[in-house]
Amino acid sequence: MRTLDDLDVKGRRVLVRADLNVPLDGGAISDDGRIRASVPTIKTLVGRGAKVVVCAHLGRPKGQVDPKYSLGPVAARLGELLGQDVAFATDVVGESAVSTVESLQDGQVALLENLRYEPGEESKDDAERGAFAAKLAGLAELYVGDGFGAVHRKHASVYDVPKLLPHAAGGLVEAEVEVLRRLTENTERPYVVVLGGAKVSDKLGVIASLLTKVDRLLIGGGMAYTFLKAQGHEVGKSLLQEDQLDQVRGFLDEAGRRGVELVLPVDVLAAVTFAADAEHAVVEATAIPADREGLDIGPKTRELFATKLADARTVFWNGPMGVFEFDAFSGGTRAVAEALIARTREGALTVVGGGDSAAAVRGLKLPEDGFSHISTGGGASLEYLEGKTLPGLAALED
Ligand SMILES: Nc1ncnc2c1ncn2[C@@H]1O[C@H](COP(=O)(O)OP(=O)(O)O)[C@@H](O)[C@H]1O
Ligand SMILES: O=C(OP(=O)(O)O)[C@H](O)COP(=O)(O)O
Repeated sequence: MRTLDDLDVKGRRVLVRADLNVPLDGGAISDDGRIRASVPTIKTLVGRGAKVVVCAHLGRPKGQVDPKYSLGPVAARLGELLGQDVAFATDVVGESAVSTVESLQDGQVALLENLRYEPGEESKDDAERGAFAAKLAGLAELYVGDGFGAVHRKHASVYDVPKLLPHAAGGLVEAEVEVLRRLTENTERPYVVVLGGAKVSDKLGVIASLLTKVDRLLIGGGMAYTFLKAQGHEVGKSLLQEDQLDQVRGFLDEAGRRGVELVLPVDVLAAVTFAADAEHAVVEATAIPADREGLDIGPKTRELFATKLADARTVFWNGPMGVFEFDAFSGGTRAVAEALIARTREGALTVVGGGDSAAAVRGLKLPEDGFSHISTGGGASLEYLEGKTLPGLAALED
């Protein structure tokens, strides 16, 4: 991959695809880790006299303008972190974007509105995506791919624009790929992957391939309930991917055949509703009451997972073990994080990936240097570990 050093950026408009998909709490940014991670590349370009046009997505507004997902607050925070104004375009490729970009002087920075307000960004139709990509590319002369958390998405800003402009990988993408490569080459064993979170349908797909690579797979968070249901247990109102039960039964069989330990929760915190102050109780994972939902792994599971991590030499963790944003349901995530921190101290390679997983580590005030690496990408890291060709990396290599 070409890097920033291969581009002559002085005086030129450079479109930087960043991942600024930060968690919001009532409209306020609750963790700015991804914005911070994007700063070094932008600063480098500013220092070299480029006109920097940053583009990014926030949430999943599905091709519709939805003020809840405006990047406005992110522009303000990016400006604070850069120590300079960030001009904010109130559309993606419309009049505001064009005039904002045209008025940039060398060393100035602009941020475009949420890419996912435009249906072309995520379209499966090559022509529709291509047409949007052409408009986006028209705003700049060069392209830098630095949104590691989105490189697994075949989206216009990630995959199509670099085909239209001279391009390079930014420093964040370079650094992330370097660490993940260490996880795939000469992996020290036992190799344990811990999966949780809420993007269940997205991430179930990686399991088939992980089963060929890992010694143990620990499943918690919202991911666990589809497995428990596939084993025939009642999961009440817990997060469930009904249409993937057969696939999950296949994983359970495959793990057995391969001798991979697939470890599921044995107890959970079952709440009457999805709320910070919800009444809840510890119940066996095989007996979740029909009117309750599992919002965290229980105390016996925390111990079990710690035991299964105790001899690991390589660990990758994506996805919180529970709804860590609510104090009452953050204990499982804390326990797994602490088990990884203990392994790091013993010299194991420990990587945490994902916007929310990284935010959880910081939000729970756990030491960031307790892990070998905290990646900005969850789904992206997992697909990299699968050995898949990631669209956003392939496009940068071409
Ligand atoms: N049991 C659960 N039920 C509902 N949501 C959950 C559960 N466990 C974890 N979550 C949610 O998962 C979200 C993070 O999932 P995900 O986006 O897949 O992780 P990451 O961003 O780290 O890749 C968090 O907002 C958390 O509240
Ligand atoms: O948050 C992200 O991924 P992650 O939750 O897997 O870390 C990225 O910004 C990608 O977002 P998407 O999963 O809506 O495409």
